Amino acid sequence: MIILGLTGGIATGKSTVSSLLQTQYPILDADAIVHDLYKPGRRGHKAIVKLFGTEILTADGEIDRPKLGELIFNNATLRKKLNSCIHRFVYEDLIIGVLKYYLKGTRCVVLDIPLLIELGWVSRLLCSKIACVHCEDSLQCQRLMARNSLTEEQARSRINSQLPLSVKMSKSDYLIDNNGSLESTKVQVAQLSDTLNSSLLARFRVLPPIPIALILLVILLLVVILRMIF
Ligand SMILES: CC(C)(COP(=O)(O)OP(=O)(O)OC[C@H]1O[C@@H](n2cnc3c(N)ncnc32)[C@H](O)[C@@H]1O)[C@@H](O)C(=O)NCCC(=O)NCCS
Ligand SMILES: Nc1ncnc2c1ncn2[C@@H]1O[C@H](COP(=O)(O)OP(=O)(O)OP(=O)(O)O)[C@@H](O)[C@H]1O
Repeated sequence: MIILGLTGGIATGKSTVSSLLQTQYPILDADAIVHDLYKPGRRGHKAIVKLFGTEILTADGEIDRPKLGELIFNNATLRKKLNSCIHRFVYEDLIIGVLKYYLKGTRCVVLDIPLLIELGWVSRLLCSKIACVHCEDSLQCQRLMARNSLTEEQARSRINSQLPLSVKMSKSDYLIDNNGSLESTKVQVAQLSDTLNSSLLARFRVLPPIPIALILLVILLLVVILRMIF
């Protein structure tokens, strides 16, 4: 099974690319997992209320994500606290998701994880290949401001809360340039799919059951290691 990690900077176009890849491969989206964990009654919701108090809830009892965003993107200490309590849930759900697809016989799955490179060497344990979606800094800022109705200052503090995009790009196997039109991004995504599909064909020819058993063992070890880290 190929596990493609899809990453990039905030608002560089990961969701745009994952919606194109979705026609061919299942996607596990870390942001969607977080939103799901924040539903009332779920462990993410409980953890956030414990950390930030009931003031972080809307009148309906939902986590107020814009309010939480304002807090954590402007305060590195709070962000660290939030990350250390939510990320382990996210990675547990991601690993369970991958295992489910593996057992179903899926041959390639995409993990859309904004903070993948921030995981350091763990990113290489989790993913066979990493693709980074990038665009120019000024375009990233403009797109973020437009999409989230933010001022330039607010957008900048969100961009600066992540590793520099140049670092994410240098640690990735494939780069998707999203500076141009959607059409030009589509062409690059199609090329990436071709590369993945031919690599899948090659693997299928050489992957007898023993390596498959070894891969399962590595995934199990990964779960244990992640539990020890987070
Ligand atoms: C801050 C929150 C409330 C903002 O929610 P909102 O719905 O407005 O945005 P969304 O969840 O879609 O995230 C948008 C983007 O913000 C960036 N981002 C989110 N959390 C973080 C973080 N802790 N550090 C740096 N960047 C982040 C990512 O690029 C992400 O794609 C939410 O993202 C959150 O709870 N984040 C903490 C968990 C986390 O790290 N998620 C990232 C995936 S693991
Ligand atoms: N090639 C493009 N041309 C014009 N606009 C684009 C292009 N790609 C993405 N956008 C727009 O830029 C914004 C950010 O894109 P997208 O939501 O895909 O980024 P993201 O990396 O998934 O963001 P986040 O990190 O917040 O999850 C969106 O409003 C999207 O419509």
